[in-house]
Formats: sequence, structure tokens, C-alpha cells
Amino acid sequence: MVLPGKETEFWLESHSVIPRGKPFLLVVLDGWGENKEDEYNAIYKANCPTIKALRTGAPRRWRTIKAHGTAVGLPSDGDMGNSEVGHNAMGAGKIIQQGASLVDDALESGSMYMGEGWNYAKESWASGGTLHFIGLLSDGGVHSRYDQLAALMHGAFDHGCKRIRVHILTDGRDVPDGSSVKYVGQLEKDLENLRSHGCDALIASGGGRMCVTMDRYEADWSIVERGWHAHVLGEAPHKFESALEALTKLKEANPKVNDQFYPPFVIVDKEGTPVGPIHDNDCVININFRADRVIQISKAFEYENFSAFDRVRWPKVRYLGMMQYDGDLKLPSHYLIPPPLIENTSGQYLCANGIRTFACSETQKFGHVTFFWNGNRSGKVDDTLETYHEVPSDNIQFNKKPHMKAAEIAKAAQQALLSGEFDYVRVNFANGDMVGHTGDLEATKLACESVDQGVKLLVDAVESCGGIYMITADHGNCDDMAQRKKNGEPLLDNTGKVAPLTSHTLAPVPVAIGGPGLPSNVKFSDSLPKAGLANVTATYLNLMGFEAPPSYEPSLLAFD
Ligand SMILES: O=C(O)[C@H](O)COP(=O)(O)O
Ligand SMILES: [Mn+2]
Ligand SMILES: [Mn+2]
Repeated sequence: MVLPGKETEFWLESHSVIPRGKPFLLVVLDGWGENKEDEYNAIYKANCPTIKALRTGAPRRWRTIKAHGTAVGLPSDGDMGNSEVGHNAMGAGKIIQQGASLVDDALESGSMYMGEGWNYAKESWASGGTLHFIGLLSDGGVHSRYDQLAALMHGAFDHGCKRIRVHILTDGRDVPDGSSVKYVGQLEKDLENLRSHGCDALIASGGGRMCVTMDRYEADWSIVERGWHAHVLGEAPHKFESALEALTKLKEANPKVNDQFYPPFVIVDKEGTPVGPIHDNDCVININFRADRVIQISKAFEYENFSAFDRVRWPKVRYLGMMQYDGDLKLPSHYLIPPPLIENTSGQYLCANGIRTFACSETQKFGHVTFFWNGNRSGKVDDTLETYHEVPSDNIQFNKKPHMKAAEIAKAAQQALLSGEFDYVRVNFANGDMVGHTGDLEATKLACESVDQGVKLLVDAVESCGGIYMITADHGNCDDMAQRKKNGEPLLDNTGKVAPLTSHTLAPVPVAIGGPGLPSNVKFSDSLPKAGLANVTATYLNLMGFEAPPSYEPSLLAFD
């Protein structure tokens, strides 16, 4: 990134009420919504005295904001929020039309099939190559959507493609566990339809998203390696003649396995030969629009010099992302849709104004407070002003260790606050989200308690250094751990137990401000009842003593 100089477009005026120079803490509670207080709300049921006191102790400095749907740039108000859109909005102060919407628009207008990306892809099948799709198979709308895959398969056929292979990653995280059977059934129908029209179209390999291919932030490259072996080499310990058979037999063999964690499998023909390894001159389209969990597999396809694992064979394919996933790395170099342009981020403004930043989380959320925060750019805004600190996450299922790295993150941020070396300390606590995704209510309560303890340490540090804090969240998750019937009652599974909710929720999220450095006449305004995550940015610029740029969504603050 290019650092702007002073007195440029990024220069900010001082705020008229709030002084500069107080250490500022910004905490993002990942997956922490404000929801109905019942026994499936892990926050409500947990012992979280610090976070609960933010609400009751200072009602004028606590409110909720919208974190889902069109308020954060998603296609519809039925779309739950997620980390990418949430951190993009909070980092850039604007409602950004997100990847899901851009793909929808391109499919609807037909521009999908007119761009450079599509032409590049087409050259592969025009010269006899197979078209492979890889990606998350669900309609969760967080990383991908099934209807977009279906449209692309039919679009490819209409554009002369005669051979399609689909490499599926089962979800169970953005959609209920067990729903993979439904999505595979739907996909098989669509493939059957294509076959009946003369296209040789089959599922070729797959596995659960948390075991195969979709690692993020280099937490565990072995996940990507398993995907490479199954999708590219056609090798996996489990081989089946259909994906439905794979899901059924793998579940029979291990009833504890779920959609998120299916081991890799390869589909073979009657002779036991894999039906769709990836070869030279094939085309591979990654159907995920969200970046974090497909950057590593994109590097494996694209980078000549690659040492994260032994690829064994590196086919010369035409690889395309649904979007370009990393604006700094220009990765991948070919893509179907230009990504949302996220410019004039808060980091650019703050660096131009000399603010020294410490950003910290554990691996699972590290890129959220850096990469997503900076508008999907992997570099720093300014190396001399910013320190990015990653606490390595454990590679386990997080209900086994629900405290995760909350204490370590809190300690690192506390030191940063007290050191006097930073003006702005930004952290993300992963627990409410990562443990919430396991669907394990008891573990999620413990997760919430660990976050509360971390927040206490940091609020105390702000007290002792005379600073200001803002505590908020990116979307709901641990605030509801039960799937619901239409009337709101918990849904029971076929054994009579409450069906766990593993996904995010549509709940609004809290925002709390305070600290000894905050002038006593500062409160939240009553005039922005529909405010959302993008309003947070102008608010924290104010809290750091700056007027916000006029292009940002308005600040939430008012003054007595
Ligand atoms: O990738 C994931 O873990 C989920 O699909 C979404 O969770 P996040 O948006 O909180 O990262
Ligand atoms: Mn999140
Ligand atoms: Mn999540």
C-alpha cells in the first residue's frame, strides 16, 4: 500500500469535543449478538459480569447496531452477517456492496459471461479441457451460494463446455449440520440434467470444509494438502461411486463425523478409477466469493514457487477465483468478477495522521483485524506505525478448549495499552464465534466467560492509562445456539433433542463506549435508530480525537 503524505486527502481535522492523545482500545467480540434472553443464549446463560455491566452501568453509552443483510451490503435482509462483511464495514466506514451481491448482479445482467475472466476460462474447454468447480456446497451465502454454482454450470454448458467436474466441500457451519445431503441431492439433479443434454458432468471429490481445502490464515496447511490430493491428484483414503454414498457410508463408519469435518473422498467409476482428477489445460473455477478460506488453495494452484506442501503434480491449468481474493497479492490473477473496491479505509486515514496501531488476534481471526479490516489487502498500511500481533491458535475443534487464546490476546493488548507505545489497540476475541460454530452450548458458555475475562483485563488497563474504549461485535452467533421453528420455539431433531444452531444469527450487535479519557458529555445519539456496523468507524475516529471524513457513515455520538 502507498502511504499518503500529510495535508493530503487523508488528513483529518481534530474533533471539536474529544481530545486527541488518549490511548484508545477497540474490541471486536466475534459472533456476539444481542438476542432473546433464554436458555439457548450462551451469553445470557454465562457468567459475563463485565460485558453485562457495560449495558446496565452506562445506558447512554450502550446501544445495538445492525450487523446483517442490506445494512452491511449483503443481497437481502435474510442474509446473516459474517466476519468479512462486518470487518470490511468497520474498517472502511461504508456499506460496501459485497461479493455475494456483485456475483448476483453479474449473473442477472449477463456480464458474468462477457468479461475477461470468462473468456480466459472458455479457452480451456474450447481446446478440450475439463471445467472443474471447487467450493463450498451450500446456500449459506457467507462464502458461496449453490444457486450461483448452478447458474455457472449451466452458463458454461451454454457456452460450449462439454465436460464438468465438481469438487464439493460440505458445510454444516453456515447452514445446519446434516444439510449436505440436501445440497448434494440438488447438485446431482442439476448434473443429471446437464448429462441428459450431452454434457459429461459429475461430482469428482469432496470433504468437509473444516477438514479439506478451506483453511484460513495458514492455521493448518494439511487441510489444503488433503484437498489438493483429493481434487487434483484424485487420491483420498475413501473412494465411493457417488457423493451421496460417500456421505452415508462415512457417517455409518463414524456417526460422530459431521458436515464440517467429513474426511476427503474421491469419486471413482466402476473400475475404481477416479472420475475427475485435474490435468494440464483444464480450467478450475473456485466458486467461493469470500476470500479468507480460499487464499491458500489459490496459492497452491497459482504459485510456481510453492513450499507449503508437496503438490506431487502441479497441472498447468487456467485457475480463476469467483473474485480476486487478495488485492495486494493480486491473487488469483484471473477471476470472474472484480472484487468490491474498498478504498479510503480507516487505516489509511489513521496512518496519515500518525496514529500508532497495535492490532491483535489469534490465528483464526488474525486476518479479520488486519486483512478484512484493511479492505482485503494483506499488507500493512504503514510498517513504521503499525504492529500486527498474531497469537497462534490451536488446531483442534474449539469446543474442546473453549477459552482458546482469549487470555493471551488480552495480555498482549494490555501490554500494548500500558506500554505508551501505541495510540490505538484493536483486538478480536474469537471464542463466541468459533465455539458457537461447534453447536456445543455448554462449551460456548465457557467461551463467553473467557471473552468476558479478557475484556475485563482490557477495560481495567484503559482505566489505569486514562484511555477510551469501544467494545462491539461483527455479527451474532453465540447469542442463539438452537435452531428454531417458525414460532421461535427450539426445533427438535429426530431423537427429541434440541437441534443445535451452528451458524451466525441475524441479531444486532452491541456497541459500548467508555473509559476515563472520554469527556462526560459524550453519549450515543438518539437520531440514528437504523445504524449499522459502518457507523462504528466514524465513531471510533471521533473517539480518537478526529473528525470523520464526510464520505463515512455518520458517527453514533452526540454531546450534551
Ligand atoms: O468461515 C467461517 O468460519 C464461517 O463460515 C463464517 O464465520 P466468520 O464469518 O465469523 O469467520
Ligand atoms: Mn465473525
Ligand atoms: Mn463465524
